[in-house]
Formats: sequence, C-alpha cells, structure tokens
Amino acid sequence: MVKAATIATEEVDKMLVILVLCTSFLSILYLTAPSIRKFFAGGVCTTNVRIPGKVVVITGANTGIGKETARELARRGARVYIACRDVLKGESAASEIRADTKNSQVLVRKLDLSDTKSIRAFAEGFLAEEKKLHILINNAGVMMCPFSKTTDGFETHLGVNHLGHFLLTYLLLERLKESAPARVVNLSSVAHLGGKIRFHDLHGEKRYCSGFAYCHSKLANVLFTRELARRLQGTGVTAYVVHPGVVMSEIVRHSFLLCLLWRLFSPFFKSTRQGAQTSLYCALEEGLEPLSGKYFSDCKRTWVSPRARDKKTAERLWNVSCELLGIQWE
Ligand SMILES: NC(=O)C1=CN([C@@H]2O[C@H](COP(=O)(O)OP(=O)(O)OC[C@H]3O[C@@H](n4cnc5c(N)ncnc54)[C@H](OP(=O)(O)O)[C@@H]3O)[C@@H](O)[C@H]2O)C=CC1
Ligand SMILES: CC1=C(/C=C/C(C)=C/C=C/C(C)=C/C=O)C(C)(C)CCC1
Repeated sequence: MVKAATIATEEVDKMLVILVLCTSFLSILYLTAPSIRKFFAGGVCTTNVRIPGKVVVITGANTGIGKETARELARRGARVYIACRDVLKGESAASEIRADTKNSQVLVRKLDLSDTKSIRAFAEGFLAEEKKLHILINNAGVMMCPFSKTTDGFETHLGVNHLGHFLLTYLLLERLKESAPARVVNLSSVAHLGGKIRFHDLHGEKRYCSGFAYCHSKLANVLFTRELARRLQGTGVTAYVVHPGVVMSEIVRHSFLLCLLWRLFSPFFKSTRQGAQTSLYCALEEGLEPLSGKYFSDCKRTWVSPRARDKKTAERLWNVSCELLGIQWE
C-alpha cells in the first residue's frame, strides 16, 4: 500500500518536472521569439536606389507582401499601380501608402486573375494610359483553396497563380520591352519543391489535394520564369522568381488548420515587410541582369528543385499555357 503510494507520488513528481520543463521551454521560446524571428528574417534589400519616373505594376498589392512591396517602391518615388480584384480594398491600401510615403502616384486598377476577360480589360486600360512599364511584380496568389475552377475553367491555383500571370505578362510584354531595362518579378515559394506539372490532369479533375495544387502552381511559377528569361535574352527585359520566406499574411485564409498554426507561431514568422525584401531586391538591385531566370530567397540566389530546372517541362508548360489561353507567344 505504502509502496503504491510512493510510486504514485514519484509519477506525479515526474509529471510536474516535465510540466515545469515544458512551460520553461515554451516561455523561453516565446520570450526569445523576436530574436529568433530576426535570425530567420533573412536578407534585407539594402540598395538605396530611388526610382522616380519609373512605372510599376504589382498584382494583389491590397494586402500582405504585395502591399509592403508597393509601399517601398512608392517611397522610392515610382508610380505604382495596385492591380487587385477588390478595388475598395485596393483604395484603402493606396490611401494608406499615399499618406505614409507622401507619393500621390499610387493608383488602383481592377484585375481579377481568375477571369481572363478581367486580365485583358486591365491590360487594355493600362496600355491606354501608360506609355512605360519598368517593373511588373506578379505577386498575387491563393493557397489551399477547396477544389474550384476559374471563370475560364482552369483549376483555381493553376488559373490564378500561373495562367493569370502568364497572360498578364504576355499582354504587357511589348510595353516592358519598350521601357527596357525592365524587370518581371514572379512570386513563387519553397512549396515548389513539392510540386509536379501533371500534364495529364492539369486541372485536378482526376485527383485533387489543395496543398499539392498550390505546390504545382508554384512550380509553374519557377518554370515560367526560367523559360521567360530564356526567351527574353537580348531584349533588356529580365525575369526573377522569389520565395519570400514564411510570412504572416492572409495567404492561409482557406485552411482553418493553417490559420490556427499561423496564429500560434506568428511570433516566429516574417512580417510582411520582411517578406517583401526579396521581391524588392529583385526589382531594384543593380547588376542583377546576368542572373535573369534565377530563383531568389532572402535576397540571394537559392537552390531550386530538379523539377524546376527541367527545360523540357518548362517548354511544354509554356506551350500548354499558350494553348489554354488561346494565345501565340513565340
Ligand atoms: N505568406 C507566405 O508565407 C508565403 C507567400 N508566398 C507567395 O507570396 C505571394 C503573396 O502572398 P501573401 O502576401 O502572403 O498573401 P495574401 O493572401 O496576404 O495576399 C494575396 C494577394 O493576392 C490577391 N489575389 C488572390 N486571388 C486573386 C485574384 N483572383 N485576382 C487578383 N488578386 C488576387 C489577394 O487579393 P484579396 O485580398 O482580394 O483576396 C491579395 O491581395 C503569393 O504569390 C504567395 O504564394 C510564397 C511563400 C510563402
Ligand atoms: C515551423 C512550423 C510550421 C511551419 C510552417 C511552414 C514552414 C510553412 C510554410 C509555408 C509556405 C512556404 C507557404 C507559402 O508558400 C507550422 C506547420 C505552421 C506549425 C509548426 C511549426
């Protein structure tokens, strides 16, 4: 009896020790979170270059990484077009940026990447009002949406993240060429590592997993950038693809579990300002032209998955994208 009681007390003691250790570990972890975050914050775009007179288009810049990228480019004097699907949200971001940077040249235009008519209307309007385009940042993105299709019948991740930006770049390309030196910056993700271009089931009709659908679309962003850079050699237009880091933004909005995890681990993730640094680096850093087509993270060139280096897949994806969009882009 006494022996059983002693064993029970020892067990309780052990549990208490474990509890105290866990609590101390978590407290230390959260107390040191700012330093951990700083450590993982990665690169900073250090160039002081100012770009008055330059014209920039950023998709999905009403929030998140895009909004902070727009803010910094406006601070540096550019005329910035916030291309977004909700003009009210865009106006709210634009007035905040205008007040913050004292740059009145922050404009909002409607662009819904899930509808090719909207993309064409945006491009038509932009080309009519602007004679120059120096920087195009294909930033907008969706992650882990339940299975759905865009207005044109494309699986949503492929349609918005890849095909929408593919068409937009195609429609704006002449203006970029006329404004050379000019740059295209595409937002991808480390998630491209889990991606595969499933040509036999591009729209996820046979098998669909929201996480993998995101990965496939982010792989498409890397392949598109490489092929674009190859085709643009000698034009003065260069292209770069970016992993911004793991960033506290609204990207997880479609996944309840990720929303919870994001809240819990938010002290350790990059802020949207930190997340904008690599996009800014690729848009602004001088002398980056020889690295056209390459993948960047933390403001430096980074390793990409073997699938993202496959020239044949890049070329095939290019041709299939043209077919799906009904365009001829040689
Ligand atoms: N946050 C992260 O940890 C990471 C992000 N990335 C990439 O960074 C990019 C920016 O994401 P982030 O800022 O984090 O995410 P947010 O969700 O905060 O911002 C995404 C932006 O894309 C816009 N968007 C979504 N669908 C469409 C559409 N159909 N047409 C036009 N705009 C659209 C959103 O508009 P609205 O507000 O109206 O929905 C919003 O402005 C994405 O490409 C993402 O894949 C990559 C790796 C990690
Ligand atoms: C460390 C850690 C996490 C890491 C998440 C990561 C690394 C997410 C990456 C997301 C990307 C790259 C999104 C956009 O492209 C969780 C699961 C939140 C919770 C447990 C601790």
